[in-house]
Amino acid sequence: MSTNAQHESALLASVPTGLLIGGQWRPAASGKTFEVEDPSTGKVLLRLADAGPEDGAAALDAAAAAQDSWAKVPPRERGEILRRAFELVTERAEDFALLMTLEMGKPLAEARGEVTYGAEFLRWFSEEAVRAFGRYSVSPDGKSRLLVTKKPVGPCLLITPWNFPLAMATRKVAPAVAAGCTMVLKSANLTPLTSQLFAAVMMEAGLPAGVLNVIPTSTAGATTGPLIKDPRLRKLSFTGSTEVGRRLLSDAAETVLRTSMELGGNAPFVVFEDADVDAAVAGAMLAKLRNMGEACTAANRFIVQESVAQDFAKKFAAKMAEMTISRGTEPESQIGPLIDAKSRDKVHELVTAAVNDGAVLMTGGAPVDGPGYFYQPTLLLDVRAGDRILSQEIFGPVAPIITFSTEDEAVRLANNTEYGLVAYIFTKDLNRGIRMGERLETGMLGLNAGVVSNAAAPFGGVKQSGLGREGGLEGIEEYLYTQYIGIADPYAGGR
Ligand SMILES: NC(=O)c1ccc[n+]([C@@H]2O[C@H](COP(=O)([O-])OP(=O)(O)OC[C@H]3O[C@@H](n4cnc5c(N)ncnc54)[C@H](O)[C@@H]3O)[C@@H](O)[C@H]2O)c1
Ligand SMILES: O=CCCC(=O)O
Repeated sequence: MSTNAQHESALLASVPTGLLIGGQWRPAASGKTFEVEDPSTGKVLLRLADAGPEDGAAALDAAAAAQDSWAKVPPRERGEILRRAFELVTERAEDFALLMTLEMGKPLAEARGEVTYGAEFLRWFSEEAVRAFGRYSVSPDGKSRLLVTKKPVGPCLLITPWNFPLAMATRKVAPAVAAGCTMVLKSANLTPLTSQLFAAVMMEAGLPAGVLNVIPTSTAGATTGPLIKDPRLRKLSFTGSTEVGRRLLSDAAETVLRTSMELGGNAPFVVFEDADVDAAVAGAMLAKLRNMGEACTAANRFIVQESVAQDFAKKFAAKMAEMTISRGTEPESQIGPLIDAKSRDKVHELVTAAVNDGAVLMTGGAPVDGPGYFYQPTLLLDVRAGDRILSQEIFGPVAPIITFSTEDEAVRLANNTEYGLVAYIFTKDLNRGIRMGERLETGMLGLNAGVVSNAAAPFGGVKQSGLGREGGLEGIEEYLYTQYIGIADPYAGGR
């Protein structure tokens, strides 16, 4: 067996396969398990306990039971647990990276980048734990005092997607821990292994039993539906598709449950004729091909000024064609597989429909033969306005280009979507960049930058891309509520 194969099997053997409930790893009440596949080979990596409604209820019982004592733990202690977790994840960076590559497919180099990014939420919120400040003031009429404090919202249900298995979990768990909330984490059934290892690390870092409960499941709706209706649950934080988010928001309305929603995107990437075209191509490679295009932030529509469209497209296509496609564990890999056959087939269908409608295929355009769900990096020029590929998340390494002539037209095209997560603008004119920021309906904007994600920044969208923010100073607020105490005039008896 090669060293790599030995590392893979030792790592998989170290991943807890049970549900984490009340500090104990245990099998599902039904005894059922489900398979986790390697998308590069289609082979089964591990079988995990498959939580059902009974396990969901037990996880919420444990979270509710731990809430009061956890909220009393001093903020500094909560911060120190997060800091230890940051150090443990960093020490085990290679394990986390390999595990993500195995279960999700991304190249190891990218998985290492995700470990750094994901761990940073632990460090950032270890520092924020001690800064949940309130305020004290004199009322305008001078007759009372206003004491405003921040309190943990209480037990939270955290639901994460498959595409960033570590960062999407740490971006929720870390602020919840910092704020003093207990949690039930439902990881994505396609990539639950990283959350299992992360939960083990959180326990090793000293998180008390019951604070974090983890319930991987193949039956998401049936297992978490009853929790959303349970009055003991005080918060739902969801990252995933707009379609599922909408459904969960409607379920949450029943108990007026507080929600954070990090949903889908349809990011415009706008290149003006005054941009440095080489820098725009480098930005486009990041914005499009990071995570094989399987990112909510992925540039989904390239909106390029007519005079530079040919130059941009040729250079972009040449860079795409140079990408090495292979299993993410291979050192040279730059493009791994898509998550499953259904996703790959959807991507190919969108490409085929655009080409049939007259788009020019500059490079790629087909799945890769052999095992796994690989798809070639693909560039489409002259895509027709109104084409389906421009209105839905592609979630694959495919870049459609449309052109514009004026700034007003670029704004109109960029805003022509129900989504509003992020936009990318390439221009050398700073005033134009600022104007575009003011005119675009997105929660985030990359100005001459192909990636905006940063633990210290508020991540989130507007329109149907979601509600709330993760990371930054705002992230912890999602797990706190404001309480105001009105205090009678302390001089009522006379000064
Ligand atoms: N805005 C962001 O920060 C962000 C980040 C990552 C991914 N995403 C979005 O996530 C999507 C890709 O992820 P996905 O395919 O895992 O999304 P998804 O909506 O299919 O699933 C997300 C999570 O919800 C669970 N789920 C599905 N149906 C459910 C139900 N009825 N009740 C409870 N849970 C349910 C899934 O098991 C998974 O854990 C894309 O749309 C992407 O843009 C958004
Ligand atoms: O998929 C969306 C999340 C990507 C990120 O946080 O950078």
